[in-house]
Order: sequence, then structure tokens, then C-alpha cells
Amino acid sequence: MKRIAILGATGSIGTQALEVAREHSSLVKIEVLTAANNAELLIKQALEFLPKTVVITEESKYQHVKEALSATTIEVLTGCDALNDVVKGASIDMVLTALVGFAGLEPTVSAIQAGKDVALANKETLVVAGEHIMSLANQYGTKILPVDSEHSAIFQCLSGESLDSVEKIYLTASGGPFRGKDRSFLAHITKREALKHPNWIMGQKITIDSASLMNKGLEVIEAKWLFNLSIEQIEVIVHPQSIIHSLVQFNDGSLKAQLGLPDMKLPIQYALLHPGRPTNSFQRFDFMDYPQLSFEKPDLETFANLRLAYHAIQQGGNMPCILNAANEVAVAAFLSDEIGFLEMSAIIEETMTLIPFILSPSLVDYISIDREARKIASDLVTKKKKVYQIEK
Ligand SMILES: NC(=O)C1=CN([C@@H]2O[C@H](COP(=O)(O)OP(=O)(O)OC[C@H]3O[C@@H](n4cnc5c(N)ncnc54)[C@H](OP(=O)(O)O)[C@@H]3O)[C@@H](O)[C@H]2O)C=CC1
Ligand SMILES: CC(=O)[C@@H](O)[C@H](O)COP(=O)(O)O
Ligand SMILES: [Mn+2]
Repeated sequence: MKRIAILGATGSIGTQALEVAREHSSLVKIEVLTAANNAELLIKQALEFLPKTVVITEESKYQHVKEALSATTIEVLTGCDALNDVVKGASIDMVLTALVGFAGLEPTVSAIQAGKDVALANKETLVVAGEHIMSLANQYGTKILPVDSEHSAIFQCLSGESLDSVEKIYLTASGGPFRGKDRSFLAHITKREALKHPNWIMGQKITIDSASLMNKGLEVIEAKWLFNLSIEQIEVIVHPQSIIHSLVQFNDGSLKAQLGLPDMKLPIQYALLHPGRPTNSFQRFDFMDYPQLSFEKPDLETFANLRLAYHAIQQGGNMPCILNAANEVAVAAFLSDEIGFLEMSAIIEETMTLIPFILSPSLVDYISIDREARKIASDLVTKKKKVYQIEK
């Protein structure tokens, strides 16, 4: 029985992880569930899975959750610091980081330091501090199991192989809803259009990241740290059908790919139950539904965010942290109709030029770098907001 804490249980990954837990109730026991705001869903989940502890980080929702669970023995905690404590519980084997954004970093560090394996969905953690996280996992002897579909694919392709035999990897990208469009088109798109991913149903932040290709940029950085690769060994290839989830090319030129329907339950199950592959009732692939799989080069001129992410990781140091923070601010501003789609890249690029470069930040430094980058990016949003409102 794997005893699991799910951070971000009410989100897209969190709810699908609970579907996996339902499917494999004899193999998975849910010990902890957390949410930020969605008290009603958290309560419903808690009453079904009866975890030891739940956390609602938004303090104003605490009393409501506490009262709703008063007839049970479930412990109810609140506040962001509770996430750092709850992952250390003696009864937990693995922590699934399914919360979104920089907020994933500290609980992941706490989980590793407590010797817990991490099923990592929260890619922002590795974008910000990948080198630290991987060396911490090494130091504490814990495993980092990728949940992100591309990284799960690479992880599966590497099973039984030596990392030394990898020539390069191909990270597949759907291209998002605006594949093939130019910048004049992107200047006028709405958030409704950007939130329509062609193949995946996901949380709002990652869906916008997919539309801008920032998601692929974050994934390049995530792959670098997870698999100890140089940036030159990571190539993005657009594959609009999202059936091949990524590929590894070995030194002899041979390629291995992992394929499947675009369904996150598969990589979630693989991470939670690794190395097992228990059977399940999930839908099977039918080749006749996909007679053609196609490939294209990504358009780095139109989709500047992918270029900026490559630039950030080539520079290293605090740059990926700045990129990530500015992106989180820009995506939130786009989602609240404060700026247009193209302004997101402009804000990220400008923020990256305004913060002094630091080559080797400590884990603690990342908290202040993130804060500073958010402040600068927010000021840029305020400036651009005025122009955007006039032009709209
Ligand atoms: N969705 C997908 O298919 C994929 C997602 N990922 C990655 O997985 C992570 C989660 O994505 P996704 O499930 O789409 O996101 P969602 O927005 O759907 O869910 C986020 C979850 O985290 C909680 N949360 C949000 N902000 C905070 C915070 N500051 N502190 C604590 N908890 C918080 C939310 O609670 P509440 O509901 O109460 O707001 C919710 O439970 C992201 O890093 C994403 O990039 C990777 C591959 C695929
Ligand atoms: C499901 C998953 O892993 C997402 O990260 C997905 O890859 C997004 O699709 P894009 O390829 O459009 O970014
Ligand atoms: Mn992905």
C-alpha cells in the first residue's frame, strides 16, 4: 500500500490522481489532501477518502472545513506553512506536488528533507531550483518521479537504459491553440480562445502556458534537471496530435518513444505506483482514430516565450526563477484581462533584463528573487495595462 499526500488535490492533476486512487484502492491510501480555496471540493474529497489530515491554505475557509469534518477524526490545518509540516508525516510514503506555481517549491524541499519520494507535477519547482532539488533528493536518498506527460515518457523510455547512452531527447509540443498563427493574429486573441487547448483539459495557468509555448520552455528546463542533460541535448518538436509524449535518441541513433492517449491518469498512475503497471479501466488507444501523426518545427519568432526560456536556462543562475515569476504574474494579468497575449512575453523579457544576474543563488535566495521579480513584473503590468485599455 502506497500512502500518499496530494498537495493541490482540488486541481486538474489532483482530481485525476484521486481517480487513479479510486481505481487502485487496494494499492493507494490517501493520507493528506490540500487545497488553496476550494473548500467544498476538499470537504467532499475528504469525506470520500478519509485522509489523516487536510489543509486549506486560505485561512478564512478554515472554520468552514473544520465544521464540515467535525464528525470525522480528520485533522484540519490552515495556512501555507502547514504544507511544509504536513508532508513530513510519518505515515506518508510519497508526496504528489499537484499545486501550481512557485508555491510548490518549499513543500517539495520539506518533503525531500523528510525522506519522502516526490511525484512531481509542479514543474515550476524544477524551473526555479532544479539543481538544488535534484542534489537534495540525491543527498536524502529520495526519488523524484515525473508526472508531466513528456517527462514521464522520457523516464519510461530510459527504463533499463544508462543516461550515458542518451544522445538527445525530443520533447513533443502540441503547438497549442494558436499553432501556425502569426503575431498579428496573437495580438487580438481572447482568453477564451487561449483557454481552449486542442488536446488536454488542464488548469488555467498551464493552459495559457501551452498557448504561449512557455509550457514547453518550462519543460525544457524541467527535463534538463530531471535527466541531467545539457540544453543542446533537448530539442522541442511540434506534434499536434499529442500521442507521442516524447522520445529519447540514443548514441547509436535508435529512438524510443512513449505513446498513449492524452490522458494524465496514465503518467500519474506510473509515478504513484512505479515501478508497477497494474491494469486499469482507462480508455485504450485505437490506431484507426489517429491514421496520421505529424511533426513540425516550433516557431520561436512568433512564440517568444520558448526562446526566452532557452535564454534563461542558458544563462542559468537566477534567470529561470525570474522567468518563472514574471510569467506567473503575466499569465494572471492576461487571465484578468489586464494585458493582451503578446504583452506576456514583453513583460517577461523586460523583467529578465531589470534584475541583476546572480550565478549561484541559495534555496533561500530564490524566495527573495521570486518576490523581487513579481514586484517588477507587476509594475510592468500596471504600465502596460493603461496602454492596453486605451488600445482595446
Ligand atoms: N493539468 C495538467 O494536465 C498538468 C499539470 N501539470 C503541472 O501540475 C501543476 C498543477 O497543475 P493543474 O492541476 O493544472 O493546476 P490547477 O490550477 O488545476 O490546480 C492547482 C491546485 O493547487 C491549489 N493551489 C493553487 N495555488 C496554490 C497555492 N498558492 N498554495 C497552495 N495550493 C495552491 C489549488 O487549490 P484550489 O482548487 O483550492 O484553488 C488546486 O488544488 C502545475 O505545476 C502544472 O504545470 C503538469 C502536466 C500536466
Ligand atoms: C499534459 C501535459 O503534460 C501538458 O504539459 C501538455 O504537455 C501541454 O501540452 P503542450 O504540448 O501544448 O504544452
Ligand atoms: Mn507536459
